[in-house]
Amino acid sequence: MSVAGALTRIPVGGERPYQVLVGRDLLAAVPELLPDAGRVAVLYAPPLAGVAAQLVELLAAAGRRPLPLEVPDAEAGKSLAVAADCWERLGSAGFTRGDAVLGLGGGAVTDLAGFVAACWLRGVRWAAVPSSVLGMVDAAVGGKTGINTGAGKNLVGAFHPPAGVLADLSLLADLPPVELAAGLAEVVKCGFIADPTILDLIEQDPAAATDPAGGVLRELVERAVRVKAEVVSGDLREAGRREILNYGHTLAHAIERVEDYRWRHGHAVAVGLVYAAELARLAGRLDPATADRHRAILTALDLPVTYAADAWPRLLPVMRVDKKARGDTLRFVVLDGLARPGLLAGPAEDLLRDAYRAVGR
Ligand SMILES: NC(=O)c1ccc[n+]([C@@H]2O[C@H](COP(=O)([O-])OP(=O)(O)OC[C@H]3O[C@@H](n4cnc5c(N)ncnc54)[C@H](O)[C@@H]3O)[C@@H](O)[C@H]2O)c1
Ligand SMILES: O=C(O)C(=O)C[C@@H](O)[C@H](O)[C@H](O)COP(=O)(O)O
Ligand SMILES: [Zn+2]
Repeated sequence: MSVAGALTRIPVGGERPYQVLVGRDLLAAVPELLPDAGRVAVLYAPPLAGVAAQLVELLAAAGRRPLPLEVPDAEAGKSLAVAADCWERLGSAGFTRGDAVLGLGGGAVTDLAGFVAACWLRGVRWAAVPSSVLGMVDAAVGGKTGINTGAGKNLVGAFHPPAGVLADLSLLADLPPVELAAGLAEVVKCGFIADPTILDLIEQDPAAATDPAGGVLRELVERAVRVKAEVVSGDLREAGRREILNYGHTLAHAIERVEDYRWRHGHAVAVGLVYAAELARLAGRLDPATADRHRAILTALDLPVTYAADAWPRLLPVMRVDKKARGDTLRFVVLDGLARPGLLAGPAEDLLRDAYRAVGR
């Protein structure tokens, strides 16, 4: 592969194995993500228009036939109307099963791109060039694709793994700091469920953790990708162990829905992590020091750890449509200790509300 500088390849296993490439100045390798594709639809949102233009040029120079498709930014793009518009545009361009989709952007665009690819002709190849920390460590990896609906976050989607993921850390130079920190909420999640070295690295130097040019952030990105890759390699369809990646997400997705998807996912996850830790502590499963460590580390990254105290009656019904629920039984990922994730099924409503007091402001 013709790329400059150190390149890390992280394998993701399963029926259709692929690699996550992590490094700097990697864009020249993009055509190799989709070998033999004829047309390539490049989905991107306006903030990435300049990078999209570069990719279109690179793809054309490599003999592909790129079709740039601009979509609305952030969660506004993760809608059925936007997906339907993409399908119409693929149809007008005559996209066949020999063609492919490329998602360039944050997690919202890569979720949409994967979903568009999963449904077009019942599934065509796609690849991802994530441009946010969150996209690199989480959204672009693992094959969960989807959109939001009025009923809830990501309730419509498909498991459709990418053919490859290219995480070019150079793109993070333009990522607003607030977005960079939001992505670290998912990195912290990986630290608590599987790789405590992540937590040590952030605690030692939170400023280094948020420096897009630094080596600490690169190590955090690679460690989090390895956690995700290991989990999804063995359980693509979330039949069991993959649920641990949903740590903090039961409350997080409810907050996002109640906010009409105007809250950042990473911010909602930060609050959700503190909530899940408190739930485990109150249930007698997690020691107070590890529970408190959640709030401390997220606060050190300037992430929110509270949400409106009076929102509880609106949040609980939304939590009931969480994908981990079974019938009337809510199921939460909790910790039984550091890097010891487990499940809490059917907690009493009093316990759920009492835990919310820890985040209610
Ligand atoms: N599929 C999964 O497994 C998975 C995992 C985690 C999160 N997600 C989803 O990912 C989404 C959140 O992703 P996100 O945090 O990246 O948010 P996002 O995609 O909304 O991006 C945040 C903002 O940063 C901008 N941006 C991204 N990269 C940039 C860059 N390099 N330079 C300048 N601006 C840039 C975007 O255009 C957007 O305005 C949510 O929809 C969430 O549900 C999916
Ligand atoms: O990959 C997974 O599995 C995750 O749960 C990762 C989460 O960070 C991510 O937000 C995911 O989109 C949530 O999945 P959902 O099935 O609860 O929508
Ligand atoms: Zn998430």
